[in-house]
Amino acid sequence: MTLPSSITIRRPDDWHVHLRDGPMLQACAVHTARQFARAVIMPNLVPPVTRIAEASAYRDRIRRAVPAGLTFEPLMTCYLTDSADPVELANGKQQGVWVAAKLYPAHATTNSAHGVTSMDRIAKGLEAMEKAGMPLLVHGEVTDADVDIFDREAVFLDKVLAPLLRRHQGLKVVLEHITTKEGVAFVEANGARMGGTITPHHLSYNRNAIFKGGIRPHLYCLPIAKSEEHRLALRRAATSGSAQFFLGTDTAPHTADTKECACGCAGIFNAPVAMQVYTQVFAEENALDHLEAFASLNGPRFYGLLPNEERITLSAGSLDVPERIDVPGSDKSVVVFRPDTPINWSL
Ligand SMILES: NC(=O)N[C@@H](CC(=O)O)C(=O)O
Ligand SMILES: [Zn+2]
Ligand SMILES: [Zn+2]
Repeated sequence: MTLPSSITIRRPDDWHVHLRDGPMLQACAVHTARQFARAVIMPNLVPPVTRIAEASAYRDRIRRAVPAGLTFEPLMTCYLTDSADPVELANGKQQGVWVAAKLYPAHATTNSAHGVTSMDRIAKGLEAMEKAGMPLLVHGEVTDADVDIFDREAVFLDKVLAPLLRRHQGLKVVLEHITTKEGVAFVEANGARMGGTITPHHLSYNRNAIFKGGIRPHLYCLPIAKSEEHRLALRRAATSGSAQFFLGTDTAPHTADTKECACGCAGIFNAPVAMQVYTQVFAEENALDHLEAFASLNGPRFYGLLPNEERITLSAGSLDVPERIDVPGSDKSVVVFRPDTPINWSL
């Protein structure tokens, strides 16, 4: 099949983004806003975003960090803790502040120390969300040190998520940043009440790349990349056209010094290259006709929003993105994700 030299789709949205705060927010917001019309903003700040007032103040800071001339709408999420307040959840949804709430199992990932220690503790909150039609977004890994790091997603589905879905039959759930064939199958088996987001990096490389020629901290994120059969399952799911899978970059900036060290942070900054990498994957899979569904239609449908009216065009051509971006007011920078295989698209 010959590839087109350009593709035009409705402007996409990113359903899983870490924009951070302060100087890092100033450095990063523009990169997401250039690519996406809306983004679901993760609440794992320090301290986490748990109150309506905090989320609406954070939303203002995000809006101010986006340069004039770019239209961008931050969609806010509530960080669930053991003391999650059902009234705060329902009110924030009703006031148009929260679009969803985020479940981090305690200590599963970056800034999850205040996360949930047992699903029983958030049952009342989940009931309120179910009533309000507010989706639950899940970092799907068990934290049990006895479970192998490569099995933590699959074990979470069996031990935690399946019982949670049985208990809250009307709750909509997104399994975020899926990394396994089990994750794909789980989303599919649960039908329209469930969605799954897939990142550009998990589509681009498998776990071997993390160790190719030496340990490569800029390919380290959680959930960690799995073996090739899992990557191929993710590529099939993303490009299938199924309405249950949609775009979520999990762009997660950390300064280079905090990744290139003895105990490096988990998280990959991919915002500047996101649509270029996704388009490359869809082109390689001969599925460019499904790119718009994945990037611009399935997400809004799941969240009950209209798709964007504007269009963007991706053109065949070499990737033109800096290798790193600077954090203002410091000598620090963030390394931009770049797959080992060529990206032949520009935005
Ligand atoms: N993905 C990551 O490796 N890190 C994210 C947290 C997360 O999404 O789990 C971060 O906030 O840095
Ligand atoms: Zn996560
Ligand atoms: Zn994330």
